Amino acid sequence: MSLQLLLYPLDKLLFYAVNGITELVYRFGLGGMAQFHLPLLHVAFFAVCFIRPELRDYNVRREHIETDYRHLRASYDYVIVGGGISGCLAANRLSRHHTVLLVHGPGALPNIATRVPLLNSLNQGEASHDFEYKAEPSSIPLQWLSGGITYNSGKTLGGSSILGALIYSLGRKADFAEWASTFGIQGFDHDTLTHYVKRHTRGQGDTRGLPLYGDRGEFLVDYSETPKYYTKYKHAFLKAATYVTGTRVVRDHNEEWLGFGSALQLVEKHSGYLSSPVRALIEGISKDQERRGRLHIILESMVERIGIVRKFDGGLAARGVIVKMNDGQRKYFFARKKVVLAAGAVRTPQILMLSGIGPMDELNKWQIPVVLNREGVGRNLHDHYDLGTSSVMFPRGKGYADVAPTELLQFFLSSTGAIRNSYGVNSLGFFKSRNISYSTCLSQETCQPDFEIFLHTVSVNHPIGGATLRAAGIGTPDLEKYYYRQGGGNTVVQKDGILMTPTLLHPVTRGRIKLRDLMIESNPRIFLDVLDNERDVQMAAELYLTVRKIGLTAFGPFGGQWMDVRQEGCTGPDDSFEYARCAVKRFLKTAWHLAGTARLGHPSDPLAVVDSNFNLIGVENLSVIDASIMPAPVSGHMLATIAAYVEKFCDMANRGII
Ligand SMILES: Cc1cc2nc3c(=O)[nH]c(=O)nc-3n(C[C@H](O)[C@H](O)[C@H](O)COP(=O)(O)OP(=O)(O)OC[C@H]3O[C@@H](n4cnc5c(N)ncnc54)[C@H](O)[C@@H]3O)c2cc1C
Repeated sequence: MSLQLLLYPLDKLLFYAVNGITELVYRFGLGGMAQFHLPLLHVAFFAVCFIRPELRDYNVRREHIETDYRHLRASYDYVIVGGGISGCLAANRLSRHHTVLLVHGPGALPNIATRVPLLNSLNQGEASHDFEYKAEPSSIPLQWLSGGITYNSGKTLGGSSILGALIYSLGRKADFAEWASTFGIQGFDHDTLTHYVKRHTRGQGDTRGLPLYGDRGEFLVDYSETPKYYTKYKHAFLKAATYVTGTRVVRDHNEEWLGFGSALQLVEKHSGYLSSPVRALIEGISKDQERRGRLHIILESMVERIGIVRKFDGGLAARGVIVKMNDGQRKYFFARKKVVLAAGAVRTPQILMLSGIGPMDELNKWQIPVVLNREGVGRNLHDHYDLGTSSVMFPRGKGYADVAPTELLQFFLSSTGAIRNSYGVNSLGFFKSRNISYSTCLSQETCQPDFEIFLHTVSVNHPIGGATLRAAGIGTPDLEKYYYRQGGGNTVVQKDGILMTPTLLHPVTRGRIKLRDLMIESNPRIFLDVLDNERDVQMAAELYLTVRKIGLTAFGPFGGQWMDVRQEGCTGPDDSFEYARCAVKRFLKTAWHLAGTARLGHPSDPLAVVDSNFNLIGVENLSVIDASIMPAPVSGHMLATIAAYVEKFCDMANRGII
């Protein structure tokens, strides 16, 4: 009998206890998830380090990161605004040859949960780590989400990468071909970006030698782990998914444009810790005194405005930034070469507009003196969408598909097991729509995958799965209504489940960021009317029916049942297109991939904001390098594409080309 089975009763007991406490925390508002669990984690890690010294630096130390204010200078070669993946990577690369100031926003430092893959989702919904943007009401009633969509977005150093699953997947050839042909962008082709991904990545174990990754970069890439008890489910999923979608099993979802296989994440093999931008790029150089002399970092402070001057020849140039320091003082820092905006897709347009660069209607509304009319600022907001939680549930105790507390013990002892998978993501795959009118080409040079599906090793009935959904705006009453208490009042903890996340990769809806007021601290307003067009609704319905079919084909033989309750007001049989078209509007949620609000484009394009050399069109010495420059969604995740083009930007800057 395996140890796992012997520990099963203990596991279940602990599972009920953890879940019960989590419920209490939420129901009675006893504080956020992370505040509650973090002290316990600290004690546990402190103890474990005696036997596993490689886990020792489980905490980010402020003194290793922040520059003593007395050493700050008045001017730097580059001033970087925002320390998400784009800002951290640029700070690391540019400080090799230049003096750099990284001004990082309001969030606290990353905490211990951001080290341990499965636990980093605990920071979602924490005010110290998450901006928690609330979308403006949609014209489509998304009834699943009690208060509209919540766009979780990282506030702390590391930005959204600190909240994210760190799945590393570059956009496809056809995505970048579209950027070139539709938007007139030069030098962002797949081969160029692959070349740059190799610079900052390193394969480990089985991922060594995969074509996308390098062998000396700071980001460590690894396959997600499949716990022993989960192997049968993974195999069943891969078999059913490839059968239903007409694809095949692949070894790397970056290498093949269609197909299903193990997920690739940024995680260190030896420690099991996430290889996050802060750890890999900032802490990685924190002990290098020479580098720290060139790279200065200010934490918990916000850039309020960019200082822009009119030159003698009439042109505009950025000269520096005004920073609201965390002690309330305002300081001006000069940038000798460039101000580099990396504040993310929501805040970068906010800073631009507050600095007088943006669409006339918005600047006039707030009586902001117009420095430059750029209509594209804040427009073209795009995202990927998940269809809520598509799950298969097993009768009580049968599947044992949840992560049990003894997994934490396994992680402590060997850094293996289900805890090593961020968001519990185990496998994933990309495939095309079968709807011929939406998807007519078959060559990867010219067409993109339409859909993605993940298989997770945690389900919604797990404290972590449930916490993620709550943070995304799905309230406890909704969870209870749709999942926890269906099937004769069974509560959540009485069933095991498997969660799949189906994602719509190319919704055509575009939204807009607008100012809420003139305060930099205020969350801007997000207008994104999801599913406001027939094409997206049809695609979402097809995706819903496909994931349902995959779930039942894969897990039906184990006794699994599709768990979504029938949506009120929808007609037609559960597996019909008629029903799916109606049901998808109830449980659509963000995949947290907001982008596009200061998009790349040809300077002659009135809605372009940034040119192919990352320069803000019409203002010298000002560049934008974060998610906001992506002109259209990619058929993959965000980090790899963002990091690839930031690497390109820094390469050009370090070689003096821009
Ligand atoms: C829950 C979640 C899961 C995700 N999972 C994945 C995944 O698995 N794989 C993947 O590839 N992508 C994932 N993403 C998306 C990805 O994390 C983001 O697209 C990416 O991190 C964006 O990086 P960025 O540098 O553009 O901006 P951000 O990460 O938004 O960073 C911007 C930073 O700038 C700071 N800032 C803002 N305003 C100011 C100011 N005025 N002054 C100074 N600083 C400021 C902010 O505090 C923030 O830290 C996920 C995102 C979320 C939220």
